[in-house]
Amino acid sequence: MKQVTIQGEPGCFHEEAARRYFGDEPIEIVPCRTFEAQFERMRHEGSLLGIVAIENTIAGSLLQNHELLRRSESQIIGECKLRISHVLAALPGQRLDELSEVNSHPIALMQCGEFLKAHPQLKAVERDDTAGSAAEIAERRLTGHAAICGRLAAERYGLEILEEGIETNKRNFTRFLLLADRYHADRHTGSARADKASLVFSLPHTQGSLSKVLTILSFYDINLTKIQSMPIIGCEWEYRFYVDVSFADYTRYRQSIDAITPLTKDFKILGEYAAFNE
Ligand SMILES: O=C(O)C(=O)C[C@]1(C(=O)O)C=C[C@@H](O)C=C1
Repeated sequence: MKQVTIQGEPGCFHEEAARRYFGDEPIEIVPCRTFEAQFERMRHEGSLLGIVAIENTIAGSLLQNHELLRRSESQIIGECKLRISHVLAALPGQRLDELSEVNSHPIALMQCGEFLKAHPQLKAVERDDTAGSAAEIAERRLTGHAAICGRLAAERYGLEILEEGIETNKRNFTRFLLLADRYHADRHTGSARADKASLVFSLPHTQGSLSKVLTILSFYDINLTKIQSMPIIGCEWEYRFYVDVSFADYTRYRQSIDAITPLTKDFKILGEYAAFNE
């Protein structure tokens, strides 16, 4: 059975994403406390897979995960997009006006910014993950606390749902990446046809250096689906570009890679995989 590492406790959105990705195929979930711990675990055990959130439609990119991925030996072998809906859950019998603190993953708190603004009596306190917040309230019988988590997590840990759908915008989706060790990746990709890729590179500080790369991609009919820049630590005002592309013709995509590589520095393909279309 495939073993899939996640950041968070059972019942968190990473578990939901892993189960959605694998559908009917049974998998074993391996919970890790932090994203760093997850990458470390994958580094030591080459056969482990990982599901990692990379961007959210309200909170934006999970910047640290771009860097963790770039520095790792992991390769992206798939992606999955999940509609994220949050509930406010507390110990059974607690009323909303009895609560003073709300616990959750920082990204989940960001997704519920409007709800938190409308309830200033609730102090938002960051925890490792959504399900872990629910578990802690249940195990330690924490009155006055609520968790922001998914319905599944609230039910799993026996909490009562006080409010539903508290995300700021109903179009709240998180995109997750499926990762495998570079040297074990082939074993997992099967016959899935790659029509998407994630790249990372830096550019010289010369006029039009990014524009040249983008023009070449356009020439080869490569569709840019995301671009994220990140400062290069220790090199003031220099940036790394994380670029996702989709394409219909794999050969033309490879030609575009050959054409842009000499214009960039530290070029790395983080993965070639099948786009998630639902
Ligand atoms: O805490 C969880 O349930 C998670 O899986 C973490 C996480 C994240 O890292 O973005 C996953 C998806 C949601 O966007 C909110 C939180």
